Amino acid sequence: MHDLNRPATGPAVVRLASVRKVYGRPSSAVAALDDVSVEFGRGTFTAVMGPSGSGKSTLLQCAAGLDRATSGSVHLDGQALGDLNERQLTVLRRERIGFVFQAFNLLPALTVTQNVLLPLQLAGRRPDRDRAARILRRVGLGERGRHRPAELSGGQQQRVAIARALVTAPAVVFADEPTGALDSRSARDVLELLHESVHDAGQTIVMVTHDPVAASYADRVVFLADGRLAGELHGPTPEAVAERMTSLGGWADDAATPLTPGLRR
Ligand SMILES: Nc1ncnc2c1ncn2[C@@H]1O[C@H](COP(=O)(O)OP(=O)(O)OP(=O)(O)O)[C@@H](O)[C@H]1O
Repeated sequence: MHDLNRPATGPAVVRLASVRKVYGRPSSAVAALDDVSVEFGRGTFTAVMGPSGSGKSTLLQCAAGLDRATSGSVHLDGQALGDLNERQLTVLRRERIGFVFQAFNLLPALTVTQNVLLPLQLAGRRPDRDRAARILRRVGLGERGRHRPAELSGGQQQRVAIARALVTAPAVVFADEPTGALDSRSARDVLELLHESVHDAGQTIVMVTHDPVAASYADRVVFLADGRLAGELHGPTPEAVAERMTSLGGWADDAATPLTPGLRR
């Protein structure tokens, strides 16, 4: 599955330098991220893993401009996020970032096509129905454009969410546990789709996951522990990822099963 001739890092699309994120008052401060420096290269697929509470979501939030780093810098597609006000950050998120969430977050009253077109409309761009149809074909849902999300399976809804994330041709897609709510078969379809969008279409993807099998679809896995970087793996196998997570104490207080039964590469 992995093309070993491909470099695992292209020029950086997202760059965090010495990022620290502290929550709470000084008396009860928690450093969710502590001096994290990491880059995500163009056209690469990176998984972010770590024990519960290690800072994965915080990393994603800071990288996507949903939250501000306490110190350090974040660059996305050449733009320093610290230089932007809230309105400018909103525009950057709409135009340069795609999001995929565990719970799909589709609008139930809209058709599949309308959901996919929504980011273009929010960005004030022409709702290009041909483009939506092309992307829906790419995710294997060319015949479902007129359906409502509730008429689709979970895996199909997540593929609509991926089509919606890709429609603006964003610089990067951030995916937070995109297979967390799916059965193993649907999870595999979604992971193959994410992998294809990187390796066939040059998309950049950063995905938080608890699942070593899901992480093994990425080119590279970045590990966090206690808000700090705790190493990385290139060309990861599920076994190597699971072993690294075990050494980080990753399963100690975690309800997630180390290897999703039935989800195999
Ligand atoms: N809004 C917040 N206010 C206070 N503390 C927070 C906030 N968000 C996160 N934290 C704390 O920061 C640390 C990192 O949290 P984060 O959600 O980033 O971890 P995570 O690795 O994504 O965890 P999980 O795998 O359980 O989702 C935790 O100690 C958490 O309690």
